[in-house]
Amino acid sequence: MPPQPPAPPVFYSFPSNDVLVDSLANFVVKAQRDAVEKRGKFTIALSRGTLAANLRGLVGQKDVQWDKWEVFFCDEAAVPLDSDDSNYHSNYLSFLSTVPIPPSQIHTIDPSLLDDIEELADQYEKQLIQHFAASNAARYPVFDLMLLGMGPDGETASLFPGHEILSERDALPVFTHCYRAVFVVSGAEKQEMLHSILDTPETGLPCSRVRPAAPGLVFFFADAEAASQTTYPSTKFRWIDNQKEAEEAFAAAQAKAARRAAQEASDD
Ligand SMILES: O=C1O[C@H](COP(=O)(O)O)[C@@H](O)[C@H](O)[C@H]1O
Repeated sequence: MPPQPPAPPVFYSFPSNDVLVDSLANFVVKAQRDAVEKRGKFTIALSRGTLAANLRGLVGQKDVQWDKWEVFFCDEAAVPLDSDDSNYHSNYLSFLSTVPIPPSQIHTIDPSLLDDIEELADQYEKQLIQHFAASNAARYPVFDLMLLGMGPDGETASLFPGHEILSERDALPVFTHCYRAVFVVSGAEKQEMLHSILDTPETGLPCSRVRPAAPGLVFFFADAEAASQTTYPSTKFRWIDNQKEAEEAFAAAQAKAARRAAQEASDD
């Protein structure tokens, strides 16, 4: 059978950042439940930036099985773990320090290897292999959930537009081999970029290139300010479990947007 094309992105637009935060918490809990039922643990990768603050809705949630979480980082700087540039550190301050994930299940770089970057990267790769080789036969780690941000130039996880790393064999595929990738985008300063990423994906900016292969799915969670210039049809927030549901949600959202446009044209 020929490989299935990736599912269309599912775009959720929320009236406020608080509603986004609650919905994101609800989504993460469902992704965790699905992963634990199917694979016995929940592998999640976190990005730097505003993402961690948007995870605050998870604090105190009763259905979270923190002892099943295995936390990795989508990208990391080769800096001490208490540096302002550390992805781990920014997530620790705003999120990880507030929840009871066993420290041995939070997978950081080894700061004792900072003077040997190759060794540091090899050691992190070994941690990934240890966790994923047994459960996935795939060549790449297959995360249950990758939480991503959107940088000002359309970059994500330090994958910058035009950078040679994007054409390297192993960079993007980790992002296109996960079960679920979720972009979390908030604030007016993201308006234009979100519009480009979703409405003109053919431009090929890094965020537009995160299209997980089947059965993977990609979601965009945006607040009203970030979503205000985007015309890509938004779906009312609900759990979407598979590719077929993502396609149906997109088709329904597209049909609704077309009906609204026709109505507006006839009102004029
Ligand atoms: O450039 C980047 O920015 C994004 C978004 O950061 P935010 O603070 O505006 O949320 C970040 O997720 C990504 O790791 C980084 O490469």
